[in-house]
Amino acid sequence: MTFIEQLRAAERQNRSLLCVGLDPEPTRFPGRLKGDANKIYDFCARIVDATADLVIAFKPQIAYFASHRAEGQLERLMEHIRRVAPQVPIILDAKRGDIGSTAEQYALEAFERYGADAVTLSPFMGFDSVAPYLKHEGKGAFLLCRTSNPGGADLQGQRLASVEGEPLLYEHVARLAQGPWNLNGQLGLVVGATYPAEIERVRALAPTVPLLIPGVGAQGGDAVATVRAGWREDAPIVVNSSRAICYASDGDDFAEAARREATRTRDGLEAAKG
Ligand SMILES: O=c1ccn([C@@H]2O[C@H](COP(=O)(O)O)[C@@H](O)[C@H]2O)c(=O)[nH]1
Repeated sequence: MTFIEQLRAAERQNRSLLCVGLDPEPTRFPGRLKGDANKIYDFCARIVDATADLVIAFKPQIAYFASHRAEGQLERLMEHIRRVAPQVPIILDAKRGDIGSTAEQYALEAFERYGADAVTLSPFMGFDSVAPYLKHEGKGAFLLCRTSNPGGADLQGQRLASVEGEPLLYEHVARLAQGPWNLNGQLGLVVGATYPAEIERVRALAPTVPLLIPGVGAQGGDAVATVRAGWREDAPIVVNSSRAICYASDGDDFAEAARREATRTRDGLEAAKG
């Protein structure tokens, strides 16, 4: 099954557009786990077990593992997700972007070492920095397009006078991902829930690619506006929430609280489909 087919199947099976982001920060761990970087796997596995039937995808953010020398725990976590939720695709949020020879290594890291189904990439270095990921048949790659952070517009909102129609940079990325760069239908785009008007614009320019949409929950993005702007029957959207779910409680009931928050968010997204 390709990544896109996996997304469609998980959306159908779990009736969900929600992606639970796994951003383990030991200082925020609840109860007895607090402050212990050796418990990253245990913490994340509990969140996964509590939410696996509620999600379209999981998204571990690699920095939260690497900064604690916890890559081994990430490997175990990926295996755990495969075991308990084989129907749920995993997006490794790594935001890589480098020359082709190095990109080949990053692609091996994401798809072979960690066994991810998709990865996030910066398109800033151009097509030859993206192409090595596309050689991995059936895998997905989400290009940063209009990110959720306030500074995203510093570059992404610049007008490209040298390109026909003088699009903004993020609009140009959307067109490339829908068209000439999307050789085998593996590309998607990252667009922040904090900017629903831009989600709508990206959807108009890239009507069929999947959108990864972070920014609901802790960043305050509007879930209803997000779905209305981006969701189409035939083009999956993957709406990510990390901290609001992982840290829904700072007590030993954190997994139950994560499930409650994930259910509430999932149901809100479903209702917004109209
Ligand atoms: O534009 C972007 C791209 C990626 N992210 C990542 O998503 C999560 C968001 O976490 P929350 O706790 O739900 O705010 C995090 O891993 C970011 O690195 C993003 O926020 N915006």
